[in-house]
Amino acid sequence: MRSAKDFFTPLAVGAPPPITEVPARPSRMIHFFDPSNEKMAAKVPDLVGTVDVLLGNLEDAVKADRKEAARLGLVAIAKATDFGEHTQLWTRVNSLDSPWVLDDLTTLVSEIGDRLDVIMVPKVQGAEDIHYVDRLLAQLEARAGLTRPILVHAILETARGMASVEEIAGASPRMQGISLGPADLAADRRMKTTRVGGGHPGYLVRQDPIGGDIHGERTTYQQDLWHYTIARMVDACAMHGIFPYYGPFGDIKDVVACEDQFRNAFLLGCVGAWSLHPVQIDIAKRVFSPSAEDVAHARRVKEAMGDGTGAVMLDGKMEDDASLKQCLVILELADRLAATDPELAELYGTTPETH
Ligand SMILES: CC(C)(COP(=O)(O)OP(=O)(O)OC[C@H]1O[C@@H](n2cnc3c(N)ncnc32)[C@H](O)[C@@H]1OP(=O)(O)O)[C@@H](O)C(=O)NCCC(=O)NCCSC(=O)C[C@H](O)C(=O)O
Ligand SMILES: [Mg+2]
Repeated sequence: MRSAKDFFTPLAVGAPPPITEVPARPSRMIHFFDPSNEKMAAKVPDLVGTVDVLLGNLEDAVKADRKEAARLGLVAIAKATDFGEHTQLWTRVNSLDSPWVLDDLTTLVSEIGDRLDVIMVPKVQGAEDIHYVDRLLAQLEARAGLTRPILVHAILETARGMASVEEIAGASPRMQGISLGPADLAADRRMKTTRVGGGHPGYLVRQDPIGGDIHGERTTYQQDLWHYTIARMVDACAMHGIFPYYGPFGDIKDVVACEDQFRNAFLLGCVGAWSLHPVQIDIAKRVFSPSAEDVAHARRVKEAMGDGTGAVMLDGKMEDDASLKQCLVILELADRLAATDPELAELYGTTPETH
């Protein structure tokens, strides 16, 4: 671990200075596309402005014999596309033990480093993986003459990564956030599921027997397989001032359960999720933007709390310093989203004086 006084020193001569605060740009949906898939790649220009993040995926879901095509496809797309002010360009490179990652990093930083906002690193095991990427990126940025650092996002998809999540979150000033990778994590943990995210009907609690009759009718309640993992990831991210995300929901057709999974993550503190298919974009936008009712309520609490101390009654409920702080989280998010999304600004009735 670097000493605190060295933490914000560039890791290579000529590399851009590290940032001291991660920019809180909207990233409600990280939309995955395969740059080697011509049909998907052709849709990128139309997606600009409709998604917060476009991510050119080079790792899993790209066939081994298409890895190079995906890398070069992403370079071509990044050079040819104007991403505007409100859509970020991210990539997910191959895992650090793969034969492709070195070429992924060297090619992307050299060719399109000035356009890439964030590099997602899969299967991160511990802080040492982030330290490796951190130094390599600094060297490549210096060589490419980049003036701003590319940020790093880790995917939590191994048991060891999970056990080290706090160290990973604080491993570098480049750390932008962490996503849950439920499919790889389930496999690594030897969970007995076969899905990409979401729940499982077998993971449940059952009502106690009524009148001692264990064979009688008893209600069951499906439980959230990911509660512990997401909650711990959220704590690690909050502790280090970076952003937590739910990852993929593989049942593309089940838009209802997708929305539930995304909302659970939103309520627990996540700022976004991955969209794997166009149908998931609006779900993420809806879920990860606070509702007009929540914003209106938060404003009322703020108003009622005056200088922010003490306790008041509002609609029969006690509000105090701590409930106000929660309301301020909602208002800050609403302000940030309204600043880039005129529809939300109208929905929230946002004006410069509103907050
Ligand atoms: C899931 C898919 C394979 C489905 O593709 P497809 O069968 O083509 O779906 P549709 O016929 O419904 O598609 C309709 C049109 O939309 C286009 N399309 C589909 N997906 C995308 C997209 N992501 N971006 C842009 N456009 C898209 C299709 O081309 C169709 O176009 P047209 O014919 O002109 O109408 C596919 O959606 C897909 O491959 N999605 C991405 C999958 C992915 O990235 N997976 C990796 C992330 S999840 C993961 O890695 C697990 C994680 O790491 C963990 O461990 O948990
Ligand atoms: Mg994975």
